[in-house]
Amino acid sequence: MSTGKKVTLSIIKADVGGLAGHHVVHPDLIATATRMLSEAKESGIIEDFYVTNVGDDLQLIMTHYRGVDSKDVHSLAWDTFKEATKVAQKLGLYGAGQDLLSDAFSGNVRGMGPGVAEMEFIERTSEPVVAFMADKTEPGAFNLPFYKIYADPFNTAGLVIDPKLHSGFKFEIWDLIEHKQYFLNAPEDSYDILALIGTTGRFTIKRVYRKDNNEIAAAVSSERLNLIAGKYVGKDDPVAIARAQSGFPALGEILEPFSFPHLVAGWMRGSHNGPLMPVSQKDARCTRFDGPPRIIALGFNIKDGKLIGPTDLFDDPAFDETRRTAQIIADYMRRHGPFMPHRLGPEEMEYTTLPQVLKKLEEKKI
Ligand SMILES: O=P(O)(O)OC[C@H]1O[C@](O)(COP(=O)(O)O)[C@@H](O)[C@@H]1O
Ligand SMILES: [Mg+2]
Repeated sequence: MSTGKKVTLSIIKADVGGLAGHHVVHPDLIATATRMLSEAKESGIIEDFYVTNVGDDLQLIMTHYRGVDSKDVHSLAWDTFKEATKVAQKLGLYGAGQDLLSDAFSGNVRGMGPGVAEMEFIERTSEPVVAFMADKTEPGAFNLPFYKIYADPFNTAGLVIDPKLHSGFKFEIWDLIEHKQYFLNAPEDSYDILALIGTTGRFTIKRVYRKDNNEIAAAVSSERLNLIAGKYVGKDDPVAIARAQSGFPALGEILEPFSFPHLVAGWMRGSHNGPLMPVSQKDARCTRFDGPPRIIALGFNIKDGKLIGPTDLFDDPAFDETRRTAQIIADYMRRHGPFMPHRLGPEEMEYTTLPQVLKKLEEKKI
C-alpha cells in the first residue's frame, strides 16, 4: 500500500578519481560511499540507497522524504564525494576530486560539479523506475531517446493506443547558455521541441510531465562541467530517471530508443562524436579511445520508500546488435582522426584544451 506521502528519488554522481586513468571507480570508493550512505540510512536522512559506477563516475542512487534540492541529502552526497576523494588521493587514483569544482559548499550540489537527477512523487501501488547513467558524454545525449520515448508514436505504442498516454507529454527544456527554460507540449509543439533539442550541446530536456495531470515522468541531469568551470575539466557524464508503466511509457518503450546507437558528444577528451553504446553494468568501463560512450539502465521498484532491485536492463542479447552497430560506427568515426564531424565543431571545442594550442599558434600568424 502507498504511504500517501511524497517520496523523492535522487541520483547524484561525480567523478572523484579513476583507476588506471579515466576508466573505472576503484572498489574502495564504492565501499566508502556504501559506508557513508548506510550511516545516513540508519540516522534517517535517507530511506534507502544503491551505490554503483559507470566507468569513472561514482553513482549515488537514493530515496528519501526530503524533497528535491534537499540540503540534508545534497550535503550527504557532497560529504560522501569528499570522503571518497580522500581515498582516491591515498590510492593515487587519477583525477582525485575532479568533479568537485568548489571548496565553498553551501548546501546544494547544483553548479558545484556533481550531476543531479531528482524527482518527487506519490508512490503508486507499484512504482517501477529506470535509472540511466552514462559515461564519456553530456546531458544532451538524452535528447534524442527521451524525445522518442515521450513524443514518437513509432517508438511508444502507448501514445497511440493507451488512453492514459494519448494526450501526450510536456517537455521542460533548458537553455544552458542563456539560462532560460521552455515548457512545450507534444504532440502539438513537436517541431518547436525538435528545433531546440536538436542542438544537443545547448538545449537539454530537463524534465518531462504527463500533460493531463502534470505528473512527473522523467528527470535528467543538466550540469555542463565546462560551462561551470569555464574550461575543460572532464565530461559531464549525465544521469536520468524515468518512471515506467501504468500511465507512463512501458519499460520496453523506455528502453527501445537505446537500440539505436546515436551519435553523442564526448568520447576522447570530451571532444569527439561517437555512438552511445548501451551496456551491462559490468561492461560500463570505457577503453577504446576512452569509449565508446556508454550507458547503463538499472530498473528498480520503489516500495514504501525502499529500492527493490536493481535489474541490469541492458544486460540482454536483445541489445547485442546495437552494440555491434556501435562498434561499426566507432570504427567509421575513428577513421576521421582529428577531422570533423568526429572531432566536435568549433563552438564545443572552445571548452576543451584546443584554444590553448590555437593561442600558441597566434605567434605564427602572418
Ligand atoms: O586528464 P588528461 O590526461 O588531461 O586527459 C583528458 C581526459 O579527459 C577525459 O575526457 C575525461 O573523461 P571523464 O569526464 O569521464 O573523466 C578523458 O577522455 C581523457 O582521458
Ligand atoms: Mg566519466
